[in-house]
Amino acid sequence: MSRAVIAFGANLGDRETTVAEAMRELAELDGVELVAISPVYETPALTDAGVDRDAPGYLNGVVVLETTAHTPHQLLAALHDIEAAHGRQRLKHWGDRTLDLDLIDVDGLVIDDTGLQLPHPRAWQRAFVLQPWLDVDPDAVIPGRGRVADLRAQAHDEVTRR
Ligand SMILES: Nc1ncnc2c1ncn2[C@@H]1O[C@H](COP(=O)(O)OP(=O)(O)OP(=O)(O)O)[C@@H](O)[C@H]1O
Ligand SMILES: Nc1nc2c(c(=O)[nH]1)N=C(CO)CN2
Repeated sequence: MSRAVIAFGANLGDRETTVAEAMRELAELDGVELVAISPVYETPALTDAGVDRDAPGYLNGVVVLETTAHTPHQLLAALHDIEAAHGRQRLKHWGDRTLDLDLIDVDGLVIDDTGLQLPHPRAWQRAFVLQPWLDVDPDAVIPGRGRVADLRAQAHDEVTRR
């Protein structure tokens, strides 16, 4: 069995409904059980040019799941399928999106493939990932980076609990 931390983000469309449906679709995957869903945070869009307060804001959070049926690569493929089912388009780097599901951590594994890097290479500096992760797992650690609690204290992007 593997335990995975997945971050969700949505800033287009009916964000609440999209996130709720995505949680249900994750729970319905074969061999998957949801262990925890974090509180949801409202966050300003971070773009290539920095924080963009004119762009629609994001809902962000994390979900922890256990799977008896997926390798990390299979899990990422399942996340991409769910994103696609919610109309996710990849038009612009760090552009607006209906749904983003990132694989943040799987059992503390370190993987560096072209299609999959674990831990997620930017999670350690994103309060919009670290804060909800901390909420559901105060003892979490990112391999090579340290304790999520310490990383959260150093991350300065804005997160507002809903
Ligand atoms: N741990 C991971 N989680 C999600 N995608 C990953 C991961 N490692 C590598 N990738 C790859 O990154 C590519 C880009 O993913 P995506 O479009 O979701 O990026 P993004 O969400 O816009 O930006 P960021 O990666 O900074 O969160 C995907 O094709 C995916 O294969
Ligand atoms: N606030 C916020 N900004 C982002 C987010 C996100 O989830 N929340 N995701 C991005 C690429 O993954 C780029 N910018």
